[in-house]
Amino acid sequence: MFTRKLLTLVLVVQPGRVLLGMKKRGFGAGKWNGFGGKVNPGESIEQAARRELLEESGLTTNTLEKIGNITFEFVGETELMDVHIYRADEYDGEPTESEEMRPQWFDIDKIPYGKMWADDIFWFPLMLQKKKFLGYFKFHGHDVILEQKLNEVQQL
Ligand SMILES: Nc1nc(SCCc2ccccc2)c2[nH]cnc2n1
Repeated sequence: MFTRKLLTLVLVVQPGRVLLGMKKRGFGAGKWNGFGGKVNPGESIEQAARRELLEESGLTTNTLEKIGNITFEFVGETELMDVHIYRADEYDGEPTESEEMRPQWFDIDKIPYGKMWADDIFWFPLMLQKKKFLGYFKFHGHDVILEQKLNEVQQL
C-alpha cells in the first residue's frame, strides 16, 4: 500500500545557464538541485513552488511553467514522492544563500550531474528543451536506480 507525498521542484533557466542550489541539510543534502519542498495544507502546488523558491533562493517569478511530474519510489518505503517540476524563465531578485540552499549558476554544458540526483541526467535535457514529461524512478538507497520510466507528453 503506497501513499504519495506532494513535493515541488523549480528550475530557474536563463539563456545558456541554469540556477541550482547546493542542499545544505535534510533530504538530498550534498546534492545540487532545483528549489522546492513540501506542499502545505490549503496551499496549491504552484503556490508551494513559489513559496519554496522564495524561501530557498530569494527569487520570485511571474513565469512558473509546469514541465514535469516524476514519482520516486525508494525500496522499503511505503511513501512515494510525487514531485511536480516547474521551469521559471524569468525571475526577480538576487540568488541568495538560505539555511537550506547555496545557489549557483551553471552553464548548461557544465551541469554537475555527478553531484546531483542520478535521475536528473535523464530528464534535464527534456526540461532544457521545454518538453513536458512524466517519469517514474525506483531507487535503492539514494544513488542506485533499479527501474525507470520517462515519457514525453503533450500536456500535463
Ligand atoms: N532532482 C531530484 N529531486 C529530488 S527531490 C525534489 C523535491 C524535494 C524533496 C525534498 C526537499 C526538497 C525538494 C529527487 N528525489 C529523487 N530523485 C530526485 N531528483
